[in-house]
Amino acid sequence: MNSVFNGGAIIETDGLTREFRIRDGRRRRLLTAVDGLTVRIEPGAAVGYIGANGAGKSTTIKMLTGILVPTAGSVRTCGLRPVPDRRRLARQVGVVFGQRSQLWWDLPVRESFRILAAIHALTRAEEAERTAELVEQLELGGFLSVPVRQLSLGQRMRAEVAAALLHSPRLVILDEPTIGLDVLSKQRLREFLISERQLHGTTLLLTTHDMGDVERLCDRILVIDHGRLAYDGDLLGLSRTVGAQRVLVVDLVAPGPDLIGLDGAMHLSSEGGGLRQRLAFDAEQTTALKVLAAVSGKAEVLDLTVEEPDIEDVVRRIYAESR
Ligand SMILES: Nc1ncnc2c1ncn2[C@@H]1O[C@H](COP(=O)(O)OP(=O)(O)OP(=O)(O)O)[C@@H](O)[C@H]1O
Repeated sequence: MNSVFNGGAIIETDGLTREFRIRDGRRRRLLTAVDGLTVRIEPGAAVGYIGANGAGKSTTIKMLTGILVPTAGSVRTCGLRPVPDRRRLARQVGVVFGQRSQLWWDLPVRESFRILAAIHALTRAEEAERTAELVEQLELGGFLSVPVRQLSLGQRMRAEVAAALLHSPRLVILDEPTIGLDVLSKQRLREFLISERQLHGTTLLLTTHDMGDVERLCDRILVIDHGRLAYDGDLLGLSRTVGAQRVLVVDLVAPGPDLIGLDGAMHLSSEGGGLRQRLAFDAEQTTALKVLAAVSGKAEVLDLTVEEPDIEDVVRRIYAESR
């Protein structure tokens, strides 16, 4: 089903830049949304593209998919030039926007799939085989004949993903795919993406604010800050680079005073009159076990969990360091 793609990088950009002319009060000025981005992504990779609001993620995706023309630099997606080769590129790329639907609102899900199969010129056999595979893996069977507007968010997102992947694209770009989903729907979607990658060698590029998406799906992370690449590496390296804080949450046997002044930990908050307390610590400087030992010296601990660094926190720290 895939069109032949002759090796090489799936995404390759060199000094990719996009400026916008914007109005700043009465004056007009140039805003550089993406600033000299140079990256190479190999087939089969799973890459998280993260950054604060307005960092330049959507603008990059638009240039990768041929929706926006770069103002400088070069870009190749699946070996093609996104703008002039946009139609050929559409056969190789699937895009999922968490906030926007690509399905026909009033039509049953099955009909949307039929239209998309026709657009991508799948044969009857290809269409039937791929639809069956996606229906099974994404558990769509229960609502194939339901109009899209009647679906729950979790059902709709699964249908969106199936629609974007119906033509077995080599590259799937997902923009906030799990936003607003409940835990179970998130898990199902992630499991599907993992298996799709394993089975078909699909390359994934996703933007997300959800640390769980990054942890479970991505083996490489690109951080963009004010249009510039601020980090390129794995999650462990990212946490190390920024020395992100982790949080130990302790449930005490009895309510108690705030646990302040502990070695290597900072009291963040208390609930239930001090029954549950949250303590931040720097994983570079100490360990959860040491913090726990310090807590045990002051109060009896019933239960505990360690919260991983919040992705926003990680990104904020990167920004602080890059200034
Ligand atoms: N068409 C446009 N005209 C003018 N400025 C734009 C345009 N599109 C984007 N921008 C600006 O470019 C910058 C980058 O925006 P972009 O949407 O790429 O960020 P983002 O990282 O995707 O943010 P978010 O997470 O909020 O979607 C922002 O300052 C934005 O206001």
